[in-house]
Amino acid sequence: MTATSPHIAVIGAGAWGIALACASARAGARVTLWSRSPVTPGTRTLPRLPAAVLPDAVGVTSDLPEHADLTLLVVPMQTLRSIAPRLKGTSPLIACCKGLELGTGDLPLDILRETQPDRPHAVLSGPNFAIEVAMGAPAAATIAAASLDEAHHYVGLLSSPHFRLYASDDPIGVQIAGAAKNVVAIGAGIAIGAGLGENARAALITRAIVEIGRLAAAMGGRPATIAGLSGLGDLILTCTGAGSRNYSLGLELGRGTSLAEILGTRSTVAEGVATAPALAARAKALGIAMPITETVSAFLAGEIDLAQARRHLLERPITVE
Ligand SMILES: NC(=O)C1=CN([C@@H]2O[C@H](COP(=O)(O)OP(=O)(O)OC[C@H]3O[C@@H](n4cnc5c(N)ncnc54)[C@H](O)[C@@H]3O)[C@@H](O)[C@H]2O)C=CC1
Ligand SMILES: O=C(CO)COP(=O)(O)O
Repeated sequence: MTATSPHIAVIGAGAWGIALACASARAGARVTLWSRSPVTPGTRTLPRLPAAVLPDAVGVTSDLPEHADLTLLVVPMQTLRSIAPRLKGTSPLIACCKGLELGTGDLPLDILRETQPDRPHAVLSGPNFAIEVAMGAPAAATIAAASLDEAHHYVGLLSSPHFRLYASDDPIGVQIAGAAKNVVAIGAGIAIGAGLGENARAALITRAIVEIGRLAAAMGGRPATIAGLSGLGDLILTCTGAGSRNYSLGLELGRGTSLAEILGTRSTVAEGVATAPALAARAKALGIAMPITETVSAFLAGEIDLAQARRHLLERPITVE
């Protein structure tokens, strides 16, 4: 880091915000991390990811930073609309949350276009458990913007030998992929928790790619994006990785614990819970069949039990692949 290093603001000090602050510092940036909790006394750590020691280039503040070359928005999806309008300054905004807003069905960039219409917007998404990125373990993700030139510019600011970023000009596909994979991860967890077997999980992941691609296309994105890091990559990670909050929530549901009980014991966000009904509603409004999403959404709402969920998916009319 030097006086001319780019300045990156990270808004939100949950696990992912902390990890992205560490990754940005490793990429050579000066970082200002906006946190509601102070640094733990006597350490350079924050409560949400206590194993991650913040590099010297990361400053923590409780005031929303105004001046930066790039701002990463890393708050939970359902709080994005309350935070985004409070941001001052003109820097490009990169949405790093995954999900759809409950009630509106909006994607992160829909909200940024509404609340910050004069600033450039992009999205960062991929198969990234926060703790691994924070520790500098190898990882890759996609940054999608309106043009490849713009995406390449952000990729250049955030890439390092630890965190490899790819540019995309399909922000809709990347956002849909990142949102939908959390819903599928809950379904995969339910399948494994209920003892339905590994075959069931593999089938869910594969057929999810098809239904997410259908929705992406209907919304103006590209189905091919769903085969990339933000789609297949994140489905593999989140539907199989024990570290996933969405998958582990599904596991507990599949073993018979109620959703209320599970949520009552957690302080971290499992985005798929709110995104499932929002995604199912958006697909329905567009006339797109998303059987896995619809089934997970109905199961979470208590409208169907496991036996009915299984029938929904297995007794649908036979079709071609
Ligand atoms: N944890 C991970 O491995 C990854 C998370 N993400 C995404 O990043 C987003 C944030 O997730 P995490 O950092 O893991 O969350 P987290 O569960 O670790 O923490 C959420 C953070 O948001 C803050 N917060 C909650 N309500 C707020 C509000 N109204 N205003 C401001 N801040 C508020 C909390 O204080 C907390 O710091 C989610 O959309 C998630 O899907 C993406 C990739 C990896
Ligand atoms: O988005 C993630 C990995 O890419 C984190 O997944 P969980 O939110 O399910 O932990």
